[in-house]
Amino acid sequence: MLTVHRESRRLSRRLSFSASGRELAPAVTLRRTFREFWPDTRGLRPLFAAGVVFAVLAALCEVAAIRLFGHITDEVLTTRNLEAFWVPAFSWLGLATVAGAASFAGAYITALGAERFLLRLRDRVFGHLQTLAPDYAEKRRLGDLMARLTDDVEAIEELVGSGLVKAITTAASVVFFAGAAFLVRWDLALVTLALIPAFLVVSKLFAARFRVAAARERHSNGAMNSVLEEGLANQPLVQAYNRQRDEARRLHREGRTWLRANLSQAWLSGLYGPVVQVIETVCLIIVLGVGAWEIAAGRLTIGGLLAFAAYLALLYPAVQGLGELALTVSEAAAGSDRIIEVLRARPAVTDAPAAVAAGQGRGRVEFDRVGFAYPGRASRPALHEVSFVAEPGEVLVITGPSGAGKSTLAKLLLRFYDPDEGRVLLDGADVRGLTRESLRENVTVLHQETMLFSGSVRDNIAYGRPAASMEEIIRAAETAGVHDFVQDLPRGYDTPVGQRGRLLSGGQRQRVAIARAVLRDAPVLVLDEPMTGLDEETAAQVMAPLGRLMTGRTTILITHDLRQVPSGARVIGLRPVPRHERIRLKRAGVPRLARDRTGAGHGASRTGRQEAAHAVRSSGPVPVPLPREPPEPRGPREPREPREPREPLVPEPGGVDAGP
Ligand SMILES: Nc1ncnc2c1ncn2[C@@H]1O[C@H](COP(=O)(O)OP(=O)(O)OP(=O)(O)O)[C@@H](O)[C@H]1O
Repeated sequence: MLTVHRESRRLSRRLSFSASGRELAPAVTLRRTFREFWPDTRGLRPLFAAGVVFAVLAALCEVAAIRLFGHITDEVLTTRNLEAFWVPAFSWLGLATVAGAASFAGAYITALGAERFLLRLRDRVFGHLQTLAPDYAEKRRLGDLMARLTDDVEAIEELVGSGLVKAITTAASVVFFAGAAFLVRWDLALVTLALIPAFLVVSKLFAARFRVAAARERHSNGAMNSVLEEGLANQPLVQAYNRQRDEARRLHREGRTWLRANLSQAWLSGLYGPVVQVIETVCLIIVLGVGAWEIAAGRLTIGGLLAFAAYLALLYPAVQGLGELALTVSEAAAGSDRIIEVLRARPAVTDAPAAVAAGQGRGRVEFDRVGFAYPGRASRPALHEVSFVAEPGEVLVITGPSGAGKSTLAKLLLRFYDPDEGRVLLDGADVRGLTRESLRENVTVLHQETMLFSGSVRDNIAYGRPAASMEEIIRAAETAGVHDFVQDLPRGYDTPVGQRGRLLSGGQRQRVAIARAVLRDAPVLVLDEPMTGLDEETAAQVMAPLGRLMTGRTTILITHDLRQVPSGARVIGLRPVPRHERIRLKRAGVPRLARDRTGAGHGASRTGRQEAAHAVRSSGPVPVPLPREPPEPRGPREPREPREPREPLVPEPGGVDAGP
């Protein structure tokens, strides 16, 4: 036994840490599973208790019915006395009716509690996932996360909800049927019950192996879902690159792993039945042999023997049911490992206990000597000593090469993460002192990749303000240039946009996102590469609505492309810290800088000591000239001549290189 357990633990560990099984969580005990999920049954426990009561009532009725059967055998069949038949016969019928009704009520009420528990559990896990920084889901395979939210959550329900009801009622049935058998002949019952431990030993042996097989099945199910999800979501890419066969092969590979895991489960559960049946048959043969002996000796009636055998016939499946429950528990525990792993993940940031609501701000954004490294990447900070100010209504352009940390600025402003050094301020208040909800009410981000849901155009525009009226939605759509093309859609604003808005063109998707931002009406706007993936002509169509959106808002425009810089905007450059420079600055004890670059302009970029000295001078809040007027909306642009490829972050004359 001990060896089996050790082996099972070893295998689980191996699965947990194998390269391909990264998402497989370490095993947790049953107790831990209950400690984690039992509180979620609050309010549903009366339903589970009622389920137990009805199931127990049904079992008691069966015990009584068998007793009547023995009575009929001895008093009616053996004595051929028909008079004595009717009363026990009708009583039997009455008992069968009550047992049927109780069994139905028990099953339905248990299902009622179980389904509600499932709903609650899924809501809890999904709700928790929503509190984690978006990177948590991005780093994982979506299909695997979805498998956790469906199959694994169901497995937990089968353990903590309906599984518990089943365990209690099966245990009660074992007690009743064994008790009734004892009442008929305690000595005979003792002989047969002595074989019950054999059932338990067999199920324990099987459960240990079943648990490993179940963990493997859970994991491969997640991997298979991931391939399906990725293959379907990226179908245009798959077909355009002629990778259909490769994707099918990938699915087949994962499917084969899943098949092997399922087959080993089927092998175990298929073998379990016959092994138990052999033990059961041994018991029955012993009972019949001893019973025949006792009848011949006149110490037992035929009715007594038949009733005894009938109790055993019900007792063994109940004992077997307990054993099977151990298999279900093993499977459920594998699922609960994976859910607990999700629930254990802590959000990168939470609201401070004394956090206050931000209110509708003016939109002054300040980064004050901000330093930040992503979790687990302390040696490669994404930002270091970055300082700049965006005044209310100003358009601040942040440019720089890929990987310089531009998008990271938006994540810090939204408080997906907190900086390791320095502060991010909104209207003078450190964002760590504001509630995240109120902070995010003040900031609208237009992401690099336009994010739409599969609802209608109207649903997508109103996403940030679900209570908005149709007039407000249309006004926002007009500002964003959506209204014109919506007229041509088959169902106007009610036209479904398809999965992730795929039924719209790239430019249309971007304009719907702009309308959503207009309707939200936040004082701070972050545009993260808003023209990515749009051709020159489409970009020009989006430019005018974007200009209208920016009007009167503090706008932080993140872009590689300085052609997109609106007139009157201030530009700062950001570049990643080269390794040698990081070491040099560290040795010199000189803080890394984000240098501000205004239209009034400094010269070209500096190097060496000059730059370090400048870094010291420019750390802290940077004086920024305020534009008197909000930036002019930009209309469609003239097509330009193709440009020479730019060096990353070449300072424009009169601009400022805000480098590390
Ligand atoms: N979730 C993450 N976990 C770990 N590192 C990350 C994460 N997101 C970004 N990084 C790293 O942080 C650095 C800055 O990334 P960021 O996305 O901010 O750059 P960027 O300037 O916006 O680049 P691009 O212009 O290509 O979008 C990069 O080195 C990147 O690899």
